[in-house]
Amino acid sequence: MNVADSFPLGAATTLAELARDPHPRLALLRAHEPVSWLPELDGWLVTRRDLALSVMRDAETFTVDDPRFSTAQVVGPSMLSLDGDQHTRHREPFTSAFRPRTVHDGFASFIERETDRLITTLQPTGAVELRRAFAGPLAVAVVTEALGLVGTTPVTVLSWYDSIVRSVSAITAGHEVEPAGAAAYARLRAAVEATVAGRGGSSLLVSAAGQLALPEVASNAAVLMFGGIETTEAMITNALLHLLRHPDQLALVRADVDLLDGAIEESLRLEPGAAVVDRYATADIVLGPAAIRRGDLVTVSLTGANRDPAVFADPDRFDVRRENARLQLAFAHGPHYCLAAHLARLETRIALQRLLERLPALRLDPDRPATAHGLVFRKPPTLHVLWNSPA
Ligand code: HEM
Repeated sequence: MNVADSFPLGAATTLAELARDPHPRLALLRAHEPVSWLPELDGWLVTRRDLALSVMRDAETFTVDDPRFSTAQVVGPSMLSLDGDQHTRHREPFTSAFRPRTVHDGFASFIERETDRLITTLQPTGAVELRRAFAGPLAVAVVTEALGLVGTTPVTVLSWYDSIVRSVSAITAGHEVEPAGAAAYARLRAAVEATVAGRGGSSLLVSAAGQLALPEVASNAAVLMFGGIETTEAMITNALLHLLRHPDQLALVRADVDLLDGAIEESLRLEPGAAVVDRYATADIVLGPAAIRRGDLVTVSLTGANRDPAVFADPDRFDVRRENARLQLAFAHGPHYCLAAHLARLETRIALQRLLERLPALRLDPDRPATAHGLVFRKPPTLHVLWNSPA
């Protein structure tokens, strides 16, 4: 019997459907085929939270270290594409900079300043598309600050990022590395080398260079850039969309700003900015209903796991007071748990708090509705909002 015959729901699942509105399909899969073979994915999809945890915890059996991994084809091996001792060696030089206290002391005032600067520019207009005018620029500015590359600006970093992303996407679609992607990565590498040679600017990259070879510092710098732009833009945009769509929940947050943290966790739970993580099986193994073969792609649906009713009661509800919302898996789990989760949370918290404080009666533009979209990175393509401007 063909593997697809054993997983009829998986066989009927399309990637277009998962990009558009994945939740009903993921609920079906989780209930009946919690590890399912998706012919369109050419891999397994894991949707139950306990099974998702088993995969992400066991890096020996489910590794990221595989030649098919597209990011590594463009930027070389990094913490994101290695496992075991090599992963530890690449990640360790960066961990202390992203601890909660260090992040708070090092970034809070920068994020506040940058957020205020962006809002001050927007404020008089009374209407804006917030993803491109606010969330994106803030995410780029914070990553640029975190990398501390000498002689670069957020605009330069964004142009490198765009070229590298296009190249990674081309590889995912089966094409070669694009020359523009390779050139952008070469410029990033040169900036890393100049920063390290000058021993100025970034203590992060300079201290990493004490433990890693220069090309390795550059690969990890690229991964920090990758990790920090698209996902954070999604995190801020999705959280705002959730709050503005639920006026009752927004009123709770306005009455008690401490509930903002709950709102952010709930938004991460319902619509994680990175919807899936990929692993490759290193051995034949049985996982739930699936007989996985060595070499198979195993995709963990963080979105599916995050609405598992076994853990989250009434899982589709946005509830800023949900007590266990922090059990969400938007930042993954295990050895590849997001290095900068504290920074992303701090950034989103400051961004939302300031927007709510400074833009009176902030609301969605009823004529331009926003809906999250995307297979891997999920967010609304645009988030048009209105507020009462002073004039
Ligand atoms: C300042 C912002 C951010 C930076 C600099 C950053 C950086 C990173 C880095 C370097 C890794 C690789 C860790 C490793 O492999 O050991 C990582 C992993 C990850 N990050 Fe982040 N990240 C940021 C924000 C976010 C946000 C907002 C999300 C989702 C909402 C996110 C989701 C993830 C996930 C799911 C992984 C795990 C990937 C995997 O297991 O394959 N990150 N991040």
